Amino acid sequence: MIATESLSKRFPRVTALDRLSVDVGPGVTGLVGANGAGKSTLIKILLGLSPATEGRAEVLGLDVATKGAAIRERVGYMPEHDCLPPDVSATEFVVHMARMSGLPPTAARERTADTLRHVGLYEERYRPIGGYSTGMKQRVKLAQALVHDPQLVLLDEPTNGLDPVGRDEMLGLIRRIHTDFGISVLVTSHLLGELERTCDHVVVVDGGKLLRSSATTDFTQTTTTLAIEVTDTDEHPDGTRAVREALHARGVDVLDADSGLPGAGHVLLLTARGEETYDVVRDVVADLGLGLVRMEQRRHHISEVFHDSDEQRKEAVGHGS
Ligand SMILES: Nc1ncnc2c1ncn2[C@@H]1O[C@H](COP(=O)(O)OP(=O)(O)OP(=O)(O)O)[C@@H](O)[C@H]1O
Repeated sequence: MIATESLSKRFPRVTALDRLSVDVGPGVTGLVGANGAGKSTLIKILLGLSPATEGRAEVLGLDVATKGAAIRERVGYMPEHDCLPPDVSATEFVVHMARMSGLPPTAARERTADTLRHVGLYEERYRPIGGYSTGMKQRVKLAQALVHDPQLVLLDEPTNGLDPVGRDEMLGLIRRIHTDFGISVLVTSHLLGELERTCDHVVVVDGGKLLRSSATTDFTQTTTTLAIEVTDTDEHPDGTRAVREALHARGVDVLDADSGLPGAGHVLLLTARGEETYDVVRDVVADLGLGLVRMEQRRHHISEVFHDSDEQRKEAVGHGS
C-alpha cells in the first residue's frame, strides 16, 4: 500500500523525517509517535501535498513526487485539525466533497447518506456543523475521507480531543472501515495503547526516524509486563516483598520499583516470558500461602518503547566500543 525509501524532510530549523524506510501492507496500520515525531509530515508527503527533501515514496504503486493527483483520487484523508465550515450541514459538506472527487450528483448524495450512517450521524446531519460536538466533527471528517470509496485512508489523530467512550467508538469505526468495506487504513496516534487494540500492524517513529515496524501481536508478545498484587498474612506481613524474593530465587525478573511504570512500588511488575511465568507466579504465591489479588498484563505506553530502544542503542554503543 505504502513504501518509503530513505525519505527525509528537512525544514530550516528541524528535520521532520530522517531517512525513513518503511513498508505498509493492506489492513489497519497504526503510525505512532510523540507530538512532533513527523507523522503529519509523512502523511502530507504521501498525499503528494508536500515534496520530500530526499528519498522516495510510493502509495498504491504511484510515485508521490509525480502522481499526487492520482493518489488523492484513490486515497481518503482525514486531517488532524478542525477544518470544517461551521455554517453548512454535514450532508451539504460531504456531498460537496464527494462532488469534488468526481462523483455525479445522485451518486454523491447516495454515498453521502450511506457514509454518514456508517459513521453514526443520523438526524444531526441536517444541522450546521458549527453546533456539533468534537466527536461529531471527527465523524464528519472521517465521512468525507470515505465518501469517494477510496482504496486507502490516511487518518491523522482521529481520536484527538475525544473522551474515553468517544475514543472507543472512533476506534471501532476505524476497525470496521477495513472489515466492512475492505479499505486499508493508516491511522496516527501518540498513544500506542489505543492502537494496539485496533491495528494489525504498528509503525513507531521518533524524531523522524523509524523506531520499529511490527505486527501488533509481536509488540504484545515481546513487551509483556505483568502486574502482580498479593495479600499479606501474619506469617508474611509484607507479602509483596516475600513474593519478590521467591520469584528472584526462581530466576524471574522483577522490575525495579522506580521503573517509571504506573503503579510500580505498590505492585510487583515483571517481564512475562511466556506461559511458564504465569505458572511460576501461581506456584510461588500458593507456596507462601498468600492470596493473589491481581495478575494482569500491562498495556504498554509509547514511552516504554522509546525507553527500550534507548537502552538498545546504549547497549549497541557499549558493545561497539
Ligand atoms: N511547515 C513547517 N515548517 C517548519 N517546521 C515544521 C513544519 N511542519 C512541521 N514542522 C516541524 O516538523 C516536526 C514534525 O512535525 P509533524 O507535524 O510532522 O509531527 P507529528 O508527529 O504529526 O506531531 P503532531 O501530532 O504534534 O502534529 C515538528 O518539529 C514540527 O515543528
